[in-house]
Amino acid sequence: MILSDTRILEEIEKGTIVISPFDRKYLGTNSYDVHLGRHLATYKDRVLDARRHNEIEHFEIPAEGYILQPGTLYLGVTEEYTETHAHVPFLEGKSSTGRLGIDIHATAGKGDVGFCNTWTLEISCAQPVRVYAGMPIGQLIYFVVEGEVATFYNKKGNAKYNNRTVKPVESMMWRNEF
Ligand SMILES: Nc1ccn([C@H]2C[C@H](O)[C@@H](COP(=O)(O)OP(=O)(O)OP(=O)(O)O)O2)c(=O)n1
Repeated sequence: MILSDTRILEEIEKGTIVISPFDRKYLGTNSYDVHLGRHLATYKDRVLDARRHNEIEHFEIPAEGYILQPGTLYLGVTEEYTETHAHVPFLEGKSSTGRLGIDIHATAGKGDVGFCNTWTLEISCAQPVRVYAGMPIGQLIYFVVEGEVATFYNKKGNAKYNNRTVKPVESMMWRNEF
């Protein structure tokens, strides 16, 4: 089950969903539109290594926008800081961004109950496209969770992506043991 607009508002009232900044006009029928933050990042090395800590370089999107190029993975970030304490948040693209050939996540759209942070976007594009800070980039939807949650993401000792940040965060795969 996905929360409707009125249910999302009720959860915000209760504090079990936090979206900051929040503007009622970005609430859809059963989703909330999130926006591209001004910080982008790219990996320093062209060849990434899943066992290593691959470092990134941050930069800001200028007022005139920034042209994304195919063949490069950009890490972006939502303007919105979110907390979801009782539901499973999912980050989805928007049809309008998809129609510009922009993907905002690479296989990872699911969030966890207890996730408290901005969302890192794994951005790629089909052809060069100019993007702007503050543009609508995706939408959050909220699923009802079935059963008790034993370990909330923000209580999990090894949660990799719960340290509050306004900049995108690189892959922490290196912290997995494999
Ligand atoms: N595009 C995305 C997808 C998810 N997240 C956030 C919300 C999730 O609650 C958190 C962790 O996502 P995963 O569980 O998919 O990531 P990992 O399993 O790699 O990390 P961990 O070991 O911390 O669970 O990252 C994000 O910022 N951007």
